[in-house]
Amino acid sequence: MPTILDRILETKRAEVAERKAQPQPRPAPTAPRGFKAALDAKVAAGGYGLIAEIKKASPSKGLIRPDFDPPAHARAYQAGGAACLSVLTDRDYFQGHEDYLIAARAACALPVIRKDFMVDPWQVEESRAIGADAILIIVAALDNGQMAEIEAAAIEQGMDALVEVHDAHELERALALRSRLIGVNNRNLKTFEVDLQKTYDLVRHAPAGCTFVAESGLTTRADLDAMAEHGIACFLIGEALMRQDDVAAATRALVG
Ligand SMILES: O=P(O)(O)OC[C@@H](O)[C@@H](O)c1c[nH]c2ccccc12
Repeated sequence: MPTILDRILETKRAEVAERKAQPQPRPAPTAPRGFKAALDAKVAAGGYGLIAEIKKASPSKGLIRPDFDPPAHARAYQAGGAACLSVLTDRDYFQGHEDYLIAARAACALPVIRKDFMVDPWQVEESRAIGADAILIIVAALDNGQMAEIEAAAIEQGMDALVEVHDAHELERALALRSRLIGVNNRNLKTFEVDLQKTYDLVRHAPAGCTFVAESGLTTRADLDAMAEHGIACFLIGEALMRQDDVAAATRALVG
């Protein structure tokens, strides 16, 4: 049975082929903002490093935020103390768009990761062209050669790469790359179940010197404090914040 990731990747390859054939002229972006550096600075100052996600919808939940307003959410996240933004740009499964990233980044001073499915180094150039400061590398989606190629393109563009893993084998493959920014996705891509214990176990066996980001299914300050007891001080949170009327206050309640 094909997983949701298999289906997304198939759609993405077709989309990328189309976009490559019709490149969009764009104004030059401003210089990259240090993404990993912003997370590390928050943690060095004794706080939590939050990547706050601008997410309209997801394949498992459908529409999350009816009054979706990327620049307003970006300002609210910054005011609430987030270190970085994540903006979903995948159209078919997450109702995202590049224009959301462009608008969100212009509305604040935070570094922004383009949350999308990289299958081709060309997408990394496109990500920088729309202003992204970092890209996501999903280990489960790529072979080792593809990962290295996409990472090299990111380094070439002066961007950071967040390398996403789900298990010990993927972590081992991630550690063969140069990036020392590792996301542990608590959400099982096949079942959509969230298991925080798996993240604790994984990080316990990791070598020192990496910045770990716990991703998905985190909702309360208590969730973050529990993660911190296991040595994880950075978090990627979308839905729990996007469902709040007062996004800035909710962000402050998590990391303020
Ligand atoms: O909305 P949540 O449960 O806080 O999860 C955010 C983020 O982890 C999730 O959007 C995500 C993690 N990895 C991804 C890869 C692609 C798309 C989305 C994701």
